[in-house]
Amino acid sequence: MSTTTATRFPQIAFIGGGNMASAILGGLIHQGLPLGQIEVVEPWEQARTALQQQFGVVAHAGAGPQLERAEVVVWAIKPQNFKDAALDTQSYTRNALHLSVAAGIRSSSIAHWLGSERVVRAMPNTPALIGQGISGLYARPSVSETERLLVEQIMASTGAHLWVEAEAQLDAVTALSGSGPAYVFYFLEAMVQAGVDMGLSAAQSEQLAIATFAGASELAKRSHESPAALRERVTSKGGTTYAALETMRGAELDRHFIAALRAAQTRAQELGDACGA
Ligand SMILES: NC(=O)C1=CN([C@@H]2O[C@H](COP(=O)(O)OP(=O)(O)OC[C@H]3O[C@@H](n4cnc5c(N)ncnc54)[C@H](OP(=O)(O)O)[C@@H]3O)[C@@H](O)[C@H]2O)C=CC1
Ligand SMILES: O=C(O)[C@@H]1CCC=N1
Repeated sequence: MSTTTATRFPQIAFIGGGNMASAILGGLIHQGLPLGQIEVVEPWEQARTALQQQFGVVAHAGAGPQLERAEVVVWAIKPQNFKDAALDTQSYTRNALHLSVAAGIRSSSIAHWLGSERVVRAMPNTPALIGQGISGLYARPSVSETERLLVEQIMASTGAHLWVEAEAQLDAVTALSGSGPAYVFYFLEAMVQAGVDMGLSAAQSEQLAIATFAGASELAKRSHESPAALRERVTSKGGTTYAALETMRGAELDRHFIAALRAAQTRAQELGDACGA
């Protein structure tokens, strides 16, 4: 692969054209990736139609020689489908750099199926859809610095990134930030329900809850203080926040929440074992 610059986009193929592929693809097109440099393989007709309507991209139902031009192949399929899709595709993509967003599937499995050591894994999250995501990245040792920069260029359209040195850490990233938006939405749902129970309308409760999450997150981002210190600033001794936090402590909410994230991490490890090579 030739040296990339900030303005040169690679020829890129997506295997799987669902939620995550659309987030990355949409961001790249927005950045200026020409449609002629994109191939998508997506067996589900409804998803192919959606890609055409949303981005003007014509997707193929199956892998074929059209993939041979791809310099980068983005794997955005479910872990359970990865092996079969890789075996269908590997004869067309031997010269490509492979970038997988699949949860759990280890780079050693991907390298084995594809017959290539040039494999990077990314674990994004759904705020990628609005360019506000964060991705954990891991590269196999044979991936060059230039190829790492190329991956950063591709993922930049989805938001921020951080590299991890040990691949096992990606399962923790998956549990924390990959699945994380679902936890935020879960708490939003509960806050809205509480607001309605206390006499606010659903619309009022939603407005208040979303603004509170957004404002508190932005404050934590901009502040030099720890989340614990920021929490203490809200909590007057004997006041309302204290009453709420004591209820949460009594229910050991933090312990349950940590256990929930460990369950997600364990599931990522299981997927790697069950669906890997
Ligand atoms: N959603 C999220 O928040 C995140 C997801 N991920 C990972 O991203 C990956 C994709 O997830 P997501 O985009 O949500 O899933 P989607 O179900 O939205 O998209 C996957 C698409 O791939 C299609 N597909 C199935 N088999 C093949 C094949 N052989 N070749 C090409 N395409 C195929 C599926 O079709 P069909 O439905 O017919 O099977 C589906 O349309 C998963 O591995 C997941 O772990 C990572 C981070 C966050
Ligand atoms: O739930 C999942 O398995 C995927 C991976 C992270 C977010 N969604």
